[in-house]
Amino acid sequence: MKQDMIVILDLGSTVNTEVARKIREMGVYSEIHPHDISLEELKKLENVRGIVLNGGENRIVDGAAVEISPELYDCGCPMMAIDHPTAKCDRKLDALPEDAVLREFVFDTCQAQANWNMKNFIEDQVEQIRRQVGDRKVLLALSGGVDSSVVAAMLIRAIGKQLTCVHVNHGLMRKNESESVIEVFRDQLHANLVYVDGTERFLGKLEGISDPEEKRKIIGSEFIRVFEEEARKLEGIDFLGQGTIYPDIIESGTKTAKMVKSHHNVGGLPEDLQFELVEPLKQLFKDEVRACGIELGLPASMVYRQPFPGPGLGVRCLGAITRDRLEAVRESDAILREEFANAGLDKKVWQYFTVVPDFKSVGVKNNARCFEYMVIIRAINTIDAMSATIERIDWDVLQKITDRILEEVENVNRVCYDMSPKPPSTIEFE
Ligand SMILES: Nc1ncnc2c1ncn2[C@@H]1O[C@H](COP(=O)(O)OP(=O)(O)OP(=O)(O)O)[C@@H](O)[C@H]1O
Repeated sequence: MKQDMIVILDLGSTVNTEVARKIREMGVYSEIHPHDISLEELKKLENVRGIVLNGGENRIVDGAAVEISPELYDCGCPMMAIDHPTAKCDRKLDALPEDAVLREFVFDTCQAQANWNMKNFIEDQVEQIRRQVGDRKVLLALSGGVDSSVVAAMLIRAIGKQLTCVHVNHGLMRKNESESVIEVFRDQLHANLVYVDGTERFLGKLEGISDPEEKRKIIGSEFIRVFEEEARKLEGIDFLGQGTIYPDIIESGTKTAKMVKSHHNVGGLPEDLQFELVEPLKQLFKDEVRACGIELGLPASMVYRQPFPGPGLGVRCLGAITRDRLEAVRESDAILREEFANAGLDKKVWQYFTVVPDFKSVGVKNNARCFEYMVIIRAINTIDAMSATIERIDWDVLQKITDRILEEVENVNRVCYDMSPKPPSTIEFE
């Protein structure tokens, strides 16, 4: 292990991640652990230079105030308590301190080195992955999204051909998305990549299904089925790589905070396909995952891509999916992304996409009546996806996108801009 570490023990604080981030921003690695960690477990963590006892409003659990195991006070590391009145250490603060105070604790009291950087992190992870996996094999579901792509790049660096990636094209990918997964991972990084074109299979199952929940369920369960079939074809796989990141773990609930959402992954695989997990990003925040991807040599377009729903374009082709409308969603989305990049909006707007509803309207093309679909453009900004505001797009940019969609996308005679914030609307339509 190359990095010094400050351990944050969660004694009911609501700002554990904030403290962890502040310390990491000083160049020192930090991890949040539960308050009831034992001395033995603490000793297993490498290079611990200091401990922050982080108390706060969630300090009462099941009627009792949480406390660390008393033997931890004698572990030999400097300690600082924040908003934890019953702490038995010298350094006790009422609230989250100024950066200067935290800095003094980290560097002067704990004598930690500012040696947390992506290069060292990757070297540490590579070493740990090699130790965990040995000469055995790992399977990874590679969506082309940020998390699974960075895991893939990390595993390729650590174990090369002992990794097999499976990419499933469910027919609902954006334009050129599966192609770029193949190009980056098979052609540039020389990964073992199994590419499954499941377009017919997925679209067949989805035929005539208009209920959004049912569509999502079909796509999710069909994905597990395809992945399972591929896993069974491969021999001697012991591990499953997974793009779990730090917020997934924190959001799944610490011992003092309530669960925000269940930690999502390639769950749902049958019992007999029990793999051990390899999760090399589970200590990283999203922006750190991106930095890690860049350091591993992934293209910026992959690492900085905007969020994309698991069921893909399927939830943007509203109602029962038809191939002509799916094509209209895909082509209009590609035009929107291209023009947003040309206007520099790709770096400014959080999420932008097009939607095609399942009804037609009357129009005129080539001096004749036409009856065709409409494209709705949506562009929103948000911090936490809980609420969102719409982007006020420059009129000329909007005009150019509209002209191109009407000119280039088949079966479309109308373009609208969605003005609705969240709430009352959601970000996606389905
Ligand atoms: N089309 C696909 N092919 C292969 N694996 C997939 C595919 N879609 C999803 N997965 C797997 O399921 C995981 C969870 O998918 P989800 O859509 O929730 O994305 P995510 O958590 O944002 O991760 P990512 O950024 O890797 O897409 C992915 O990390 C990936 O391992």
